[in-house]
Amino acid sequence: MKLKELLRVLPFYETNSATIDTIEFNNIEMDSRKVKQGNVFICISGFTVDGHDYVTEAEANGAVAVIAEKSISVKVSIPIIMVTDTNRALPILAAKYFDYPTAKLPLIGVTGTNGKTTVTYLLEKIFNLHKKKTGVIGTIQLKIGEDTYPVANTTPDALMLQRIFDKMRNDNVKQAIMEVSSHALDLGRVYGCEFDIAIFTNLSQDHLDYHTDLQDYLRAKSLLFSQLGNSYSSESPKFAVINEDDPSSNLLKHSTAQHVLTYGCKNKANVMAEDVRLEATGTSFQLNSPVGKINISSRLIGMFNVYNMLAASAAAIAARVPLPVIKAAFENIQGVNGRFEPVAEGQDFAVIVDYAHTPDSLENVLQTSKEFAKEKVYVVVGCGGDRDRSKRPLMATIALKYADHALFTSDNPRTENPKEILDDMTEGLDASDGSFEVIEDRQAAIIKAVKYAKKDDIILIAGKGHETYQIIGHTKYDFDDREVARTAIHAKEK
Ligand SMILES: CC(=O)N[C@H]1[C@@H](OP(=O)(O)OP(=O)(O)OC[C@H]2O[C@@H](n3ccc(=O)[nH]c3=O)[C@H](O)[C@@H]2O)O[C@H](CO)[C@@H](O)[C@@H]1O[C@H](C)C(=O)N[C@@H](C)C(=O)N[C@H](CCC(=O)O)C(=O)O
Ligand SMILES: Nc1ncnc2c1ncn2[C@@H]1O[C@H](COP(=O)(O)OP(=O)(O)OP(=O)(O)O)[C@@H](O)[C@H]1O
Ligand SMILES: N[C@H](CCC[C@H](N)C(=O)O)C(=O)O
Ligand SMILES: [Mg+2]
Repeated sequence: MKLKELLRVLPFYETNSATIDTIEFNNIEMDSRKVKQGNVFICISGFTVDGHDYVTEAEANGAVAVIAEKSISVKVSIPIIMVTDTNRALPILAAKYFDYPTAKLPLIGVTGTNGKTTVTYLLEKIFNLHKKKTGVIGTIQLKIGEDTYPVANTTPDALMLQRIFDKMRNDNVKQAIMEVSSHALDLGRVYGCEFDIAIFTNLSQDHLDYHTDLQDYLRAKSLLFSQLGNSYSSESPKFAVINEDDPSSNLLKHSTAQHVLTYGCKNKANVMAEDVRLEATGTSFQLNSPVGKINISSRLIGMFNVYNMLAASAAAIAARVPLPVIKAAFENIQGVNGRFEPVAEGQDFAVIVDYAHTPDSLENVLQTSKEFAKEKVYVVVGCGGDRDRSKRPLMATIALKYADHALFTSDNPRTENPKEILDDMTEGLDASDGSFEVIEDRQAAIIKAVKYAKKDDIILIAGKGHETYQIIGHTKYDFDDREVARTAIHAKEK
C-alpha cells in the first residue's frame, strides 16, 4: 500500500519529508522488536516505556517511515510523520490498512466485571449450533473455529485487534465475539471496531488500581454502548443488551442511541428467567422473550450462570437465532474452562476450581457452594499482586462469611511481596470472624485443604481458573490448580 493512501484517513499530519508520496509499505507495527523490512513504525507512549525511544531500532529492522506524536531525539533517515495523538491514530490507521474488517463481520462485544468469558463461550456454542463459524477473543485465548492462539490481554491492542479481525474474515468467520475490558475501552483499544451487539453483564468492585473510583470504572464500561453507532439500519440493527437487575442499567441504557434489549430475573425485562431451579447438578428455568417462551436446562451451576445464560440468549435473540438453537446450546455445553470446574478423581468430596478474583464473583461462587454443600466448605484463595489493593480485605471477609475454613494463599504476587498481600487480606480479621489460616505457598495450601476434606465436603480453589502459571516477580512459573489438586487427591488416597 502507498503510505500516502494510508495517511489520507488522518485529517491532519505534518512531515519532514517530501518523498512520502512515493513510499510503499507492507505493514504497520507498534513494537520496534517486531518491525520487518518495509513496515511503518508507530510510536506509542506506554505505561512502562516510550515507543519514541525505539525509532533507531525500528529503522535498523527495516521501517520505511515513523509515525510519532513527539519530536524524535535521535537522528533517523526515514521520514517522520507527526500526529497529535498516536494512540488515537493507531486504530484509524489499522482499520484502514486492514480494510475495515469489522464492517462486514458481525461483532458482539461483552463488557462487565464478571461473566464476560462465560458469556462469550455460551455465544460460541449457540452460533456454532446455528452453523456459523465463530471467532472468540478473550481472557483464555483467541479462538478461530477450533484453532486456538495464546493472548497477553483479555482485549488486545487496536493494531492486533484489526489484524485478528482481518484473519477472521479471511478464515471465513461468520460471527466474532469478544470480551471488552474496561482498560481496553479507556485506552481506546476498540476504537475502529464496529459492534453490532454490546452486552453488559454486571458492575461491582474491581480494578480500582486503574480507575479512580467505581464511577470512573462505569464510565469506561459505558463507552462500549456509546460506540454502538448512530445510524439505524433495518438490515443489521444494533442492540445494547443490558442486565436490568444491575443498578448501572439505567446509565448504560442512556449511553446508546440504539435498540435496547434488557434481561433479568427480578425487574421487568424483555428477556426473563422464571421458575428458576438451582441444583447441585445443574440449572433449569423458563426463558420468556419477545419471540416466545422455552424451557432451558443446563449443567451450569448457580444463579450467576442464569444471568450469563440470559445475557447470551438476549444477544442471540437480537441476532435472530431461533429459540430451539439456544436451548440446545445450553443443554450441550459442558462448562467453561476454569469456571466452576470440578476436579473429579473418584474422591468422596468435591473439588471445584474457579476464576473468582473479585469480591462479587467470590461471593457468588461461595454462596452457590454453600447452598449445595452437605458438609463443610473450604476455600483456598489469594489476591493478585500489582492489582486493586482495596479488594483484598473484602475478599477475605467474604471467604470467612461463607466458608467453614479459609486457606489464604498466593495468587500471582507479581512484583509485590506475597506476605504483604496476605497481610492486606487478613489485617482486620481475628478468630471471631471465622476460621482461617495463611499458607503463602499455593501448592501447600491446596494439599492441606485436600488433607482436611472429608466425605461430602466441598473445596473451592478460587482465583486462577484456567491459568496454568503463577507469576512471581516478572517470571511465569508452571502452575495449574487442577493438576495440583489432582496430585493431592491421589496422594491422600495412598
Ligand atoms: C496497563 C496496560 O494496559 N498495559 C498495556 C500496555 O503496556 P505498556 O503501556 O506498559 O507498554 P510499554 O511496554 O510501555 O510499551 C509502549 C510502546 O513501546 C513499544 N516498545 C516497547 C519496547 C521495545 O523494545 N520497543 C517498542 O517499540 C511497545 O510495543 C508499545 O507500543 O500495552 C501493552 C501492549 O498492548 C499491553 O499488553 C499492556 O497490558 C498489560 C500486559 C496489562 O497487564 N494490562 C492489564 C491491566 C489489562 O489491560 N487488563 C485487561 C483485563 C482486565 C480484566 O480482567 O477485566 C485486558 O484487557 O487485558
Ligand atoms: N454473571 C456473573 N456474576 C457474578 N459472578 C460471576 C458471573 N459469571 C461468572 N462469575 C464468577 O466470576 C468468575 C469469572 O467469570 P468469567 O471469567 O466469565 O468473567 P470475566 O468477566 O471474563 O472475568 P475477567 O474480567 O477476569 O476476564 C467465575 O469464575 C465465577 O466465579
Ligand atoms: N484480568 C485479571 C485477572 C486476575 C486473575 C488473578 N489470578 C490475578 O492474577 O489477580 C487481572 O489481570 O486483574
Ligand atoms: Mg474474562
